[in-house]
Amino acid sequence: MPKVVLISLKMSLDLSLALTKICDCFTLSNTIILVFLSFLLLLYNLQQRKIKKGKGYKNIPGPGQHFLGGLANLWTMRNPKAVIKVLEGLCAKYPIFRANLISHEIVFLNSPEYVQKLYGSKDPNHGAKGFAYNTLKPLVRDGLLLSTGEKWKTRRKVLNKHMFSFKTLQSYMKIVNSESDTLVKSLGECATAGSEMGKPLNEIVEASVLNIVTQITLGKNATDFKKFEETDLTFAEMINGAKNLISKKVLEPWWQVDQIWRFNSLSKLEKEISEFSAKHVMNSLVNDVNTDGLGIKKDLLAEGISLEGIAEEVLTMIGGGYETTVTALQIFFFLLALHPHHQELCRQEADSIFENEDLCTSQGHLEYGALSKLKYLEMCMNEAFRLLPTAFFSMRCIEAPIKLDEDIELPSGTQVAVFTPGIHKNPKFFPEPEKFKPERFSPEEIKNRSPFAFLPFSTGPRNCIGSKLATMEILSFTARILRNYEIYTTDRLEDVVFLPNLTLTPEKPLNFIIRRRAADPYQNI
Ligand code: HEM
Repeated sequence: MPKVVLISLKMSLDLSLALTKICDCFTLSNTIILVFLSFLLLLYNLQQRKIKKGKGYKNIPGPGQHFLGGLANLWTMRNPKAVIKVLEGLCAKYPIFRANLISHEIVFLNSPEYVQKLYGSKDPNHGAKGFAYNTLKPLVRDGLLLSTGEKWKTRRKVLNKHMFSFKTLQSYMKIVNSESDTLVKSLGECATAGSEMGKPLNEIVEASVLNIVTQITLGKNATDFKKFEETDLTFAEMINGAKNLISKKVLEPWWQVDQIWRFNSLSKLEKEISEFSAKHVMNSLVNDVNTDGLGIKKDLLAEGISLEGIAEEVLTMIGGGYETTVTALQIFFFLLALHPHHQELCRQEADSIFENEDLCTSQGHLEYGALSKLKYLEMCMNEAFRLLPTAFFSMRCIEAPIKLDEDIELPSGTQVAVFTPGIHKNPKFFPEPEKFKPERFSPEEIKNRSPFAFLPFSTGPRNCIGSKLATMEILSFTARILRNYEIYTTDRLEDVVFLPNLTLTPEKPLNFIIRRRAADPYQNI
């Protein structure tokens, strides 16, 4: 029997085993939905036969390349906990594989060389996002994250210039420092002598991260938005509501089929959130008088972008920069709590920065230049991103064929995905991949490794436009917290289940204990 067939059979068997474990989760309504989806898959399979595949495409191994296999994969997704395990298993075996899901076939690239070919490509036909991003559309509309062609190119240039240049980033330090003050104060209220925190850490961090995005885009805090009479939700509740709805569709992908979603009562909430969050942003752009020079309205209007265009970019920055940063902070604190020795080294480094008058003001506020001196903290942050990448999945739908190597060409119309943990846990680039080893990110190690082996913010022309801002937030917040507190956790990494949510999210809030430093001479910082 050909090797590829054997591999496919083996993988279908793996999936069937995963499937057997979860069969007991089925209710009648789920079964009806799945019967309906089987019908859609059947139509899809008939459609697939008509699509001309590129060179070597048929030899790409992977589960579910037939009707029943596609359905089995969907069943596997019924149990989100199994999805990460199944994908990690496939990534451990193959540099490239394909799998059928819902009504699509997805090719997963799992080697830095293949990722470089696609994500490094400057061909605009290789930049469009895959079908999974449609879940984000009600919130972020056609802003930078989802737009393509000339619109994307112009907006990327304008936003880079006005939101993420060296000078603008430097000006954000004031906001980041002020939010760090709030964070340190809130944690102080939680830090009792050794008892567990009353409020999950991510909830404390959320407010600060959301305020930073709304400050830099609209010049005001998220808490300053007045409620509309027609809805009970505050602006922050809308953004969190949108996040939860997107997560639902990601974790239960059958809701991504509009004809099914329409029957879910949450679709009304989605409409309300979509309408009123846009209304809030638009009202703010039209009515708020902003004297601080903050916000992107003036600069973007001068570049010829309409108010509607600015509103979609504000919502895109919130959609792209809020949940990602909150989860990354939570995961980073967790890994520091699990590795007290590394936490202590980061604390000593932070102390040396806070004691340097050139890098820190008398109020304990960091200068922008201080961040590049937090070298060990940055190594630990990168190692946290490697081990548990917040943005664990990215996807393209290519509009022109792409040749990956002499043997494989992907045809136009292929949905291509990268499962980031697969790349990050390749022992060829990261020996003992499950271990937390910040020294992997020393300058020498970075120099000797493919830049396409580490992708927390993706790579190439469509990488994360906000990566420097996110790094600023993470380093500033963490340095301030370590200067004041010690972070502990009662959880163990092996017991925490991470779900393939909108971001890689712990199933339950992580349990942290925050203690003031033993001898704390820095109360005011
Ligand atoms: C730890 C925090 C963050 C992580 C892990 C992260 C990760 C990513 C990744 C992986 C992508 C690429 C998606 C793809 O290839 O399809 C991306 C794109 C993007 N991110 Fe971030 N991001 C973070 C923070 C931010 C922040 C703070 C902002 C803005 C305030 C932001 C705005 C965006 C936008 C607008 C895009 C789309 C860029 C384009 O398509 O040209 N992100 N992000």
